[in-house]
Amino acid sequence: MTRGLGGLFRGVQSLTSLPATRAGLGHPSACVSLRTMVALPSFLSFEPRDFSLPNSSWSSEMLRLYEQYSIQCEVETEGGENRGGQWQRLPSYNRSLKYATGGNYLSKIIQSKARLFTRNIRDPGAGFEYVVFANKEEKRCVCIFQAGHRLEGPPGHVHGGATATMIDTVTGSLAALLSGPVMTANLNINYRSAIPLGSTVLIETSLDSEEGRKKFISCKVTSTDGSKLHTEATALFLSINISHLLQGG
Ligand SMILES: CCCCCCCC/C=C\CCCCCCCC(=O)SCCNC(=O)CCNC(=O)[C@H](O)C(C)(C)COP(=O)(O)OP(=O)(O)OC[C@H]1O[C@@H](n2cnc3c(N)ncnc32)[C@H](O)[C@@H]1OP(=O)(O)O
Repeated sequence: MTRGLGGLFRGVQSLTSLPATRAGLGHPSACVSLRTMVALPSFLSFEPRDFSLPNSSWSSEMLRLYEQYSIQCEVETEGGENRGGQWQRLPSYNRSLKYATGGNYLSKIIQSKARLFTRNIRDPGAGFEYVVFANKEEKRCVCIFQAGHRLEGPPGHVHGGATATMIDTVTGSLAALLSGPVMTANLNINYRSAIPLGSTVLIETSLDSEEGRKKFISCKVTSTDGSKLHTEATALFLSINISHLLQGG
């Protein structure tokens, strides 16, 4: 069992720390071909869909920012080494554990119908469109988020729970990237100005401090030019042994 859980842990970690590959980051022409690729029906594709890659629903602002961070990303060379910038794009799948390797416990999870909450709306652009870039050295992440029409709360604006979900996701991704499996223990949110539905915003998050198993992380949601503050948050994550989850949390 220990070996199985160890394999699962490594698999989960590899998902959170995959480097940006030579999938053409930083090359507009490659973005176009990727868009074509993700439009293929899933039964024709043997590759898991990486939801963090551009699709036809992305606004020009979303694509511009994606490009801006992509060119600062490390790339994998022919020899398999990572070279280049300090940033990495975090790939994102709708089943967190499906593509990890592991033992019996993992296969039970694979057989379930579980899907990652933020990636279970198939219609491009309808729900959570986002990509997270991480800077491990500076212990921070930036997420470019475009909120779709199925996330409405107040008329024409994003539901506060959807914003909380994204804050949890981005702060949680940073915590997991820095220390492996984590659970949110506390999330404290101040909503300052409503986010218009369909708009693109930046979710910036950074590590404030750490104490043993605890990671204190702060987060800010702003307009893409930084002039409007939409939301501020702080979060506490606790490192867990993955068996914590398998035993029912
Ligand atoms: C899991 C793997 C993830 C890896 C990444 C996968 C692939 C990535 C793919 C996609 C990325 C998307 C990322 C999404 C992220 C989403 C995350 C969530 O939404 S998680 C769901 C909501 N959270 C819960 O349901 C927690 C429920 N609570 C618990 O399970 C426990 O309470 C837990 C684990 C948080 C703590 O339990 P204890 O037994 O391990 O630890 P104790 O002894 O209670 O506390 C340890 C210390 O922490 C303090 N502490 C605990 N809770 C606190 C709190 N709420 N506020 C302040 N301090 C707290 C305590 O006072 C104690 O401090 P002293 O050591 O004495 O100094």
